[in-house]
Amino acid sequence: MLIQFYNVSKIYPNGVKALDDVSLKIDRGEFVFLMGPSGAGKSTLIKMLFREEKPTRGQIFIASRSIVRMKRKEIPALRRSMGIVFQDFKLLENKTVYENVAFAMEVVGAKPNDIKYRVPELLKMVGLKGKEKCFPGELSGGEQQRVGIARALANQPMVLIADEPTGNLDVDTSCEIMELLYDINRRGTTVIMATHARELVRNAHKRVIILEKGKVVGDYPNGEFLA
Ligand SMILES: Nc1ncnc2c1ncn2[C@@H]1O[C@H](COP(=O)(O)OP(=O)(O)OP(=O)(O)O)[C@@H](O)[C@H]1O
Repeated sequence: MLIQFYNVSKIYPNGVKALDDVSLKIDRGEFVFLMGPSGAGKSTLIKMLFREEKPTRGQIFIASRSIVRMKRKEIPALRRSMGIVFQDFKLLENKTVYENVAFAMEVVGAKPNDIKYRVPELLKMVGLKGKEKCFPGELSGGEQQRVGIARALANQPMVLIADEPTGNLDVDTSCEIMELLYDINRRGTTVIMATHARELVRNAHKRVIILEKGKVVGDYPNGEFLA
């Protein structure tokens, strides 16, 4: 089991209970949608995964290691094992496509030769061959998100976490990005994606976990949700 939540609650310092007794398990290789109304706790759950927030109560294990008890100096390694894709891409505007992806490897101390080999391979996989020298401002939204995905995969994470990755994209472009995420999942990476896009989820036939007011109110296996 890759990810295990046991009775996880999160109360923010202002008293808001963002997660309320959440228990769930996600296996290696799964593709999981996280759905629920605004404020349901999706982003909070995601932040727990890479220890940006700590639970108030409960336990979280990732690859059998407690991330609640994890020491501060172990957090960078945890974060390196996860790739994160954002709704607003969060690319470095003054760096080219190539440099954006290479930078993710440089900051974790990858060898120059590994970077030279891996970056073109990643850009090819996400369909950006030929765009290496472009700056983010010269790309469409969909292309920018492809750079974001390539960057997230740069250090070969166990899990790819995507918080509303299609939130800024039109329907056709969203579908293309979904195909890319399915492809990445087929190659073995676990994918967790928070979304409001019911149409995408309906067509996906993947597991769907529904949060409402901080609680898991539904957990549907492949394709059952909205079927
Ligand atoms: N840092 C914080 N401090 C205090 N309250 C917070 C904090 N972050 C989130 N909250 C509150 O916790 C609840 C859950 O928020 P969260 O962002 O996890 O929801 P969400 O499901 O991701 O919503 P959305 O779909 O709008 O992104 C909300 O009531 C929110 O206002």
